[in-house]
Amino acid sequence: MDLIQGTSGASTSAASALSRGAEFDVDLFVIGGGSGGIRAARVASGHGAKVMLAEEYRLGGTCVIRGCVPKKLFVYASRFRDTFDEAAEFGWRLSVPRFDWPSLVAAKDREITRLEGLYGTAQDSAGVEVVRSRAVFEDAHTVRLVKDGRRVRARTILIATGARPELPPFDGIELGITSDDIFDLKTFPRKLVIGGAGYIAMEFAGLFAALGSDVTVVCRGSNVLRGFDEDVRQAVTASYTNRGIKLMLCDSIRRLERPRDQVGGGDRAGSIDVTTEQGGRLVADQVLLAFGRNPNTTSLGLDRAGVKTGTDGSIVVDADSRTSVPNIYAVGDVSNRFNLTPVAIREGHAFADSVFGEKAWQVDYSNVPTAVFSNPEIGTVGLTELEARARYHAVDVYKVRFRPLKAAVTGDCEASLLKVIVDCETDRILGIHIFAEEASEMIQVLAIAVGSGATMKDFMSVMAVHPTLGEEIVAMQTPTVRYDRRDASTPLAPSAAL
Ligand SMILES: Cc1cc2nc3c(=O)[nH]c(=O)nc-3n(C[C@H](O)[C@H](O)[C@H](O)COP(=O)(O)OP(=O)(O)OC[C@H]3O[C@@H](n4cnc5c(N)ncnc54)[C@H](O)[C@@H]3O)c2cc1C
Ligand SMILES: NC(=O)c1ccc[n+]([C@@H]2O[C@H](COP(=O)([O-])OP(=O)(O)OC[C@H]3O[C@@H](n4cnc5c(N)ncnc54)[C@H](O)[C@@H]3O)[C@@H](O)[C@H]2O)c1
Repeated sequence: MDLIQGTSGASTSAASALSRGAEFDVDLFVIGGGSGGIRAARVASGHGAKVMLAEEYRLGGTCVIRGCVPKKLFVYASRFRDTFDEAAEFGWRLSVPRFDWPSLVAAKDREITRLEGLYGTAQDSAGVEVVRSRAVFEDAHTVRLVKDGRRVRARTILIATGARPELPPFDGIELGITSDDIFDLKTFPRKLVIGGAGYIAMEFAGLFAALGSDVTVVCRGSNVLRGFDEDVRQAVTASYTNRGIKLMLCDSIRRLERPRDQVGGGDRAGSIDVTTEQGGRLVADQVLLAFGRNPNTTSLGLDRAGVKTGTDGSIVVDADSRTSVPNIYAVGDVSNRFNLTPVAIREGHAFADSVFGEKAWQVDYSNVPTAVFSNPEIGTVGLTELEARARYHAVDVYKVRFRPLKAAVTGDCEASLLKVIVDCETDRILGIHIFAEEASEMIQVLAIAVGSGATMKDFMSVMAVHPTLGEEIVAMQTPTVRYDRRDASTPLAPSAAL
């Protein structure tokens, strides 16, 4: 996150002279105070630019206010359930724990309000002028602040407006909620139906099930988490099913409606009837719509500025984050590259250094690690097995399923998964996929090795730290399976099917 990664004061460098002429009010106008915009504004100001930033909602953007941060706090809350259960096996005698949803929501609110304040202070001390208003384009150098109609002329404009939930058209969709709403529900949802099976669906399914909801995921595809490694997808499906989460595969939501008896205020008041395309009928307290996110480009006046968008509504940019208009740039989710906070931050930083600093650089998108904060977690970096087999002649797959030591006492039968994909010709590691407790922490560190071109021999030569989950990765000695396109006897199916 921007604040934690350092601060920089307002600079007096020569670049500040840029806006002193009458032509422009500021050197840089940033639209959107989320991960990408905040970083860009602060760094540009540090390079001496006169910067103004407009935010229409709350400073911090999706990640801080209704994304990564509150989500991770809820994930922490949800993990106590397993801990309480396991504690008994380790000799602890506890009275029956009771979960209080309003207390969790209040704790989350305190933390995001604190963070929001810190972001404001950091922008102030960096010399960035923050305006609490929606901003729209008037032309390629002018933005209008919707709140008071003020017009600001800027030499350079950065679009960092993020994305918003996709809402496919079906009857009764207004009865559903999105991830924007779920953090502030007044009442805990006892029965939760989730449409979609990507990051948000799987994270919220895992955490709400652990908090005590009866969860059903309605997934359009034949398996969850499209694009992830097949073994990981199968492991999540098995694990979630085992935890009582119902997965309705190859199905999607057709209609939401209030039950007829609800008008009378019967027991089902507030409930929602869900009908699926395959004729399934479910009853829910809440229906979470997690169908992906769309770039925030509508009603921004992009046509008045001449900025081009792609078919998905995202802003078309080059490797320098420059749009079709030379003085206008875009970073983060609005450009729909890798829609992750660290990527938005790095894009904002590269833009600010390149345009206002002395050294230009570009973001390297190879080996971007990512985690799904499911229960257990997924950590992944590099190519999946199927991607590697499509691109390389010969690929070794190392795969181990193991039970953490803790499970020997708790009796938990769930297997964790660790999978490494290796290019046979160079021995270089092409991808790592983990489904295990703390996989997010492991993958962050492993990504350094993969990004540095580590080989399997390098991994094997490292001494294990025992007893840990991570030691499994240096204990892998022989490939589970080799795929060689030049060898007719090589298996053709994904190794998950073996
Ligand atoms: C539920 C959820 C969980 C997530 N969890 C993770 C995670 O664990 N890890 C991770 O890496 N990523 C996660 N993400 C993704 C991450 O939040 C985004 O990739 C990241 O926030 C993108 O940053 P951004 O700067 O592009 O946009 P945002 O952070 O969305 O910021 C855009 C800002 O622009 C403002 N804005 C929009 N239009 C205007 C306008 N016209 N004028 C003024 N202001 C405007 C918005 O109010 C918003 O504050 C999650 C997303 C969601 C929804
Ligand atoms: N841990 C993290 O880093 C994290 C967490 C949450 C979100 N995010 C980011 O936010 C983005 C948005 O998350 P998301 O889960 O909404 O999107 P997603 O793209 O991960 O998943 C969308 C899901 O909705 C399904 N879908 C789409 N349209 C549908 C339709 N009409 N009917 C039925 N199903 C449909 C897709 O098949 C997919 O399963 C992610 O792609 C990711 O970039 C990251």
